[in-house]
Amino acid sequence: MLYLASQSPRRRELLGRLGLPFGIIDLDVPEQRAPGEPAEDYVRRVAREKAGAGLLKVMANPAALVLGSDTEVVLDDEVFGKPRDAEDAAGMLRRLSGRTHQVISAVSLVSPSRERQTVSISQVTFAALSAAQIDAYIGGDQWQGKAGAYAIQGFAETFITRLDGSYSGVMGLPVHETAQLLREFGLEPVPPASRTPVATP
Ligand SMILES: Cc1cn([C@H]2C[C@H](O)[C@@H](COP(=O)(O)OP(=O)(O)OP(=O)(O)O)O2)c(=O)[nH]c1=O
Repeated sequence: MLYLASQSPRRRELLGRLGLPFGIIDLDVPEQRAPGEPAEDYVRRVAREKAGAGLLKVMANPAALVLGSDTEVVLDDEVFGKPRDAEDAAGMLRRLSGRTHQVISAVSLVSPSRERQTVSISQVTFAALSAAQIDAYIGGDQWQGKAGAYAIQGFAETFITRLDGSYSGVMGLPVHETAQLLREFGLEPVPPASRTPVATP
């Protein structure tokens, strides 16, 4: 049985695209970068910790397979997680304006006997943003709960001049890499035509 250890509705939607049934485990793993910890190591560690914490909750099932993931925005080796408030968010967007940053998404899959991980690193270039554009974006709510204070899947796509990498990875779960990881555990994604239709009353 596959479980997604995540509160993120984006991850739920992205994993759903693979056509495999899965359960949800709610958890809250602290995200704190250790001093001097390289950005990629940090993202990998948090993804592993989320999957591991999830597995602890469903350990009673020996067939449990738990997926945990973490996404961070990285600019000049600084990690931009989810903004604390609107001011923090505006500061992040000012820093990202006119520059290319990385979005690192790590995915961990753990069973009681195995653990594997994959990582997707995308390069995202932002156009120069005016103060008015930043203010207007922060006036809405699409930045909330998003690493780097933007969501590519919303209005912020208008800020992006170039993406080199995985769109779904930027959104929180790299779908291609996740499919490959699941195959390593014997789970084959199900194409739409082969899915069992859900009975409607
Ligand atoms: C950059 C970017 C991030 N995000 C989101 C993906 C992640 O949900 C979030 C980064 O925070 P995460 O800590 O990776 O995830 P989360 O706290 O939302 O969910 P959980 O730990 O329970 O799995 O930012 C977007 O939705 N769009 C984007 O363009």
